[in-house]
Amino acid sequence: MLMKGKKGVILGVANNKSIAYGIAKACAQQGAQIAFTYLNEALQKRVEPIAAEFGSDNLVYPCDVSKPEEIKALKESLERDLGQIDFIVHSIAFAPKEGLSGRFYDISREAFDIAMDISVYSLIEVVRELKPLLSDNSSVLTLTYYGGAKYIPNYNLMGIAKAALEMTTKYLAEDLGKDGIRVNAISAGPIKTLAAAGIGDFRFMLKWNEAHSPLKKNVTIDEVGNSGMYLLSDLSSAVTGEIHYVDGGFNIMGMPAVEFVDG
Ligand SMILES: NC(=O)c1ccc[n+]([C@@H]2O[C@H](COP(=O)([O-])OP(=O)(O)OC[C@H]3O[C@@H](n4cnc5c(N)ncnc54)[C@H](O)[C@@H]3O)[C@@H](O)[C@H]2O)c1
Ligand SMILES: Cc1c(CN(C)C(=O)CCc2cnc3c(c2)CCC(=O)N3)oc2ccccc12
Repeated sequence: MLMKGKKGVILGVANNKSIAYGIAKACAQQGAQIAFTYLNEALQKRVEPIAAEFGSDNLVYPCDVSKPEEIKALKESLERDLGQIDFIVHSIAFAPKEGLSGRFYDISREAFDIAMDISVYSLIEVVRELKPLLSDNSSVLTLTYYGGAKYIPNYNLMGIAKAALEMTTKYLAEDLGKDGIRVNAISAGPIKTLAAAGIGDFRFMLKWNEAHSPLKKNVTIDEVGNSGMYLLSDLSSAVTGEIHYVDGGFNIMGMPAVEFVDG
């Protein structure tokens, strides 16, 4: 039971297809007690039954990270209901639609500010506000994507945000290491979740990743969940500031091996 006696909060469950749901399942299976947050009332109806599935009926809280007062209220609620916590999962991202298609250089200042606020600054603010509750052996995990390291068609503004999120992971790791708080990111391969819905050519993305990854497969939320649980557990006690790829090895590829037909 790698997470026995550990308590934490997971931000970013929308439904049972969410990557955060995969992480919750893996952590609960290893004995963790988990609190959940939801963005709005529409999602509350999806998250409450999921929390109940993990015996966390009374550990469900609203938290729209664009509202500082909701992050402060979350800290108060967690302090009241859990006291100390050992992990935080930040599985949140958003960019206005215009940021995920069309010409990159057409991105507006408004879209840029929203994407950076929700997808990057929210990690800093959540960790800072919840820090008083974090034990001196705790772990923070966020989710990133390869489009933050290399160009991926149409990922555009979210690529800029993920590049910033990955450096934020490292600067937070340095700043919080002295307090016994580890900060890491999982860079997951493409997965068909709500956040992937409405993305043009996503089916093509999945096919391309499956064909050109060493493992010749797409990844699942359970596989990301297992690796996330490792980073939240004591097994990764010397790991911090790390971007851990869970993508079938796609990120190591320069050029796919092709059999040249002679002549
Ligand atoms: N699906 C993929 O292909 C993929 C791959 C790599 C990384 N990721 C990352 O994984 C994380 C989770 O995404 P997902 O794919 O599980 O999709 P998802 O839609 O299930 O999760 C995204 C979550 O972000 C939440 N959110 C958005 N704006 C918010 C706000 N203002 N306040 C609070 N919560 C807010 C949504 O409510 C939702 O729960 C994201 O950071 C995403 O960038 C996704
Ligand atoms: C992979 C992949 C994803 C999934 N992924 C890694 C993501 O990070 C998606 C995050 C996301 C952020 N903001 C929004 C949306 C999704 C869709 C709805 C919306 O209005 N805004 O998105 C892509 C967009 C283009 C190309 C590839 C991808």
